Amino acid sequence: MSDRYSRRRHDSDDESKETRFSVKPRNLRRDDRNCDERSNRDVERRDDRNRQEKFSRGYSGRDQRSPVRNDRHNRDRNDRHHKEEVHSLCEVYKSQSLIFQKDKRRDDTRRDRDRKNRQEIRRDRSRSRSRSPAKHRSPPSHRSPSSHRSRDSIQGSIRSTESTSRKSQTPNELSEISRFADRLLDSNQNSNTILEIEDIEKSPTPLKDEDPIVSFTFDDTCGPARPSRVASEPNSEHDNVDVEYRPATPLTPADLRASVTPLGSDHSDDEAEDLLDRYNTTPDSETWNSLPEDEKKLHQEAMEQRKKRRHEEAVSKLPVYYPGLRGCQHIAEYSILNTIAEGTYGEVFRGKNTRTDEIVALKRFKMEKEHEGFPITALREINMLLKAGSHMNVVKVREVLVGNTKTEVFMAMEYIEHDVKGLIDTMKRRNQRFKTGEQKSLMTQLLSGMEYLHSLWILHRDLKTSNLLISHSGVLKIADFGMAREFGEASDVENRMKLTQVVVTLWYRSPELLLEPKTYSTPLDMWSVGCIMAEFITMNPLFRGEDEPNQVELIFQMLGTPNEITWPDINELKIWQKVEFPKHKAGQLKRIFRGEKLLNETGFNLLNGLLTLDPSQRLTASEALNHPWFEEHPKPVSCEDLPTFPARSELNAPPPIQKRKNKLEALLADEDPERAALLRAFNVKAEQVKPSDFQLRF
Ligand SMILES: Nc1ncnc2c1ncn2[C@@H]1O[C@H](COP(=O)(O)OP(=O)(O)OP(=O)(O)O)[C@@H](O)[C@H]1O
Repeated sequence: MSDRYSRRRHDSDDESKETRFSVKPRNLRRDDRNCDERSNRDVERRDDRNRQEKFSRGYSGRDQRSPVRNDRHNRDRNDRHHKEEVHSLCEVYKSQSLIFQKDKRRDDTRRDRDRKNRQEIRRDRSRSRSRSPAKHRSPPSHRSPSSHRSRDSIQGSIRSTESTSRKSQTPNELSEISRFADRLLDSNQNSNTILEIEDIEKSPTPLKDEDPIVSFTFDDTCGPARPSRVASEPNSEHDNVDVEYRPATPLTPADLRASVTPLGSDHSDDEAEDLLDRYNTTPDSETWNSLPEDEKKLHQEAMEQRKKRRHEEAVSKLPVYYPGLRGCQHIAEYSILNTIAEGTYGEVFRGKNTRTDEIVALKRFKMEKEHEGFPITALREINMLLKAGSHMNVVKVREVLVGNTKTEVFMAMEYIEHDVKGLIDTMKRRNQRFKTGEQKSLMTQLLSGMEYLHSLWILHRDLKTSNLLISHSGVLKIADFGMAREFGEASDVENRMKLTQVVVTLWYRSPELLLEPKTYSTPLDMWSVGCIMAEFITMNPLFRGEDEPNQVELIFQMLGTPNEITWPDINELKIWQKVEFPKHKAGQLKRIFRGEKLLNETGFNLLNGLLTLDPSQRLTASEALNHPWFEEHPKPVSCEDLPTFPARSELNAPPPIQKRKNKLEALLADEDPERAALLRAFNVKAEQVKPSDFQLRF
């Protein structure tokens, strides 16, 4: 991707250089200049004359005009200016066209066009021999307003000038002129293109070169931003951004007012229009020298603004940048500080970015058993986190890293000091519990993360306290998206049926999942949220089943065995059809939470709503988030007021990779050197060495 991108930039730069520099005398070699000098002189004189005329008309004409503005007059005048600019630029361009002889990049299309142009020019030449050149170049003021977009008239004008003053030119040069005219007359181009060239060509003061945009980092402002204009006009011509299309951006009256105001004057709309006319054109050096300092300053500001806007526009047209496509860095960019945990799908380490010193969590995906390429769980996890990581309550992924072998793939995430399970364990050891305000704070954070995920059509499918992280500053983050999946529309039954049944850690698994449904959706996550809420309150998991039947049994004991009245769709569940479950009465949950005064009535109502057996009646994340319990006293505490403890994950031992490597040496350090050498020679593993003595296990 980066290669392709840089290649595109390169091409684009070349093109823009061609457009910009093709009119620059300094780009010509000395020889070229000498040979071209004489033939250019006439054209330059004419060009100067044109410019002088243009500027004197621009200023004196405006002064004499009636203060009542006439729109048509303005339009005509703008058209005339535009035509004059096109005309004068064509002439300047023509005088310098030899530069294109050096251009070696001629593709087939260009060659074709050249051939056609040559034929056309030959025809024109034969026609023009019988005519006077002056007749062909009618004064700009005599042309109709629409003619400035007429390819024929301008090409004709170029060709006729060509035929008289540049008889020695080759067909190649002429075709370049035609091409330039094409470019000027391109529907994507407008008079602003000329302004752009003028800014660069004629600027009497040096304008700083624009930095070429070659690459981006994750945090670049120009990175992910897609231009709002493009977003709002999906079918606009800007969707297919042409590398040659780099329009200059004209200033608006508002811009000009903004640029003028610092000099201490307020301007009406009309005055701003006048200023717009005046400052949208860069004066030539003669006019420049005669300008007062204030005027010069305004011109410079106007030029800078045009340049800035062109740059912004060019940047905004760049493709959207996704860091995941940039290519992965090597894990050596991070030093591994210690192990945090080892889970089902990978080990998690605490690491430090060696360049930025940022502390991150590095999850190493387990790949050993993968014979079919990169594990789908890892792909899903990266994908989901890239999608949802912008929410405050979802862990952010930083980047994906590779190690030395194909099986070493890491994901760098923001490092969060605790997981909720660890925090609960620590509090239990200290005989502490979450206060009601703290429970509410944790629940609001969990629910707003879940509401966000479900709004993105993401099912987490493995919510549990060890997958909820909590920072020192009390921000809860949902982590471990290894089981997460996007789900389709409710009507997309076909797709929903493909969802795997064995998801969610047993203790947090919903009754519909345990009874093998045909389809499932967001309520399965909300059941887990209910289990987690109960755990925040009791500091213990609610249903600790040993296996699936036992888990179902525990749930029914607590909430009562469902029937067709309490759960109308229950007959559709495979296990329910096959198994006759013992009938338990509902009420156990209430007895525990209300009887022991762990929750008030409103709080219990929320818990009961989340732990509803029938998934279709279970509370959604949004409904739970709007539950009155959160409005009651005590209100949820702020994140900073949640309890903090030293992070266990920072105190752990060094990572097993380093430990394993040094373990043998540590054991051999106390050994007789001869024996140690023998053990090393046999390449024994640390586990095979007995500390006091040693023996090889065969
Ligand atoms: N961003 C992080 N910052 C700090 N610790 C983290 C981070 N991500 C994960 N951990 C720790 O690593 C543990 C395991 O991570 P994770 O759950 O992502 O791995 P897993 O292999 O999918 O585990 P599981 O067996 O729970 O599914 C978490 O319980 C948590 O303690």
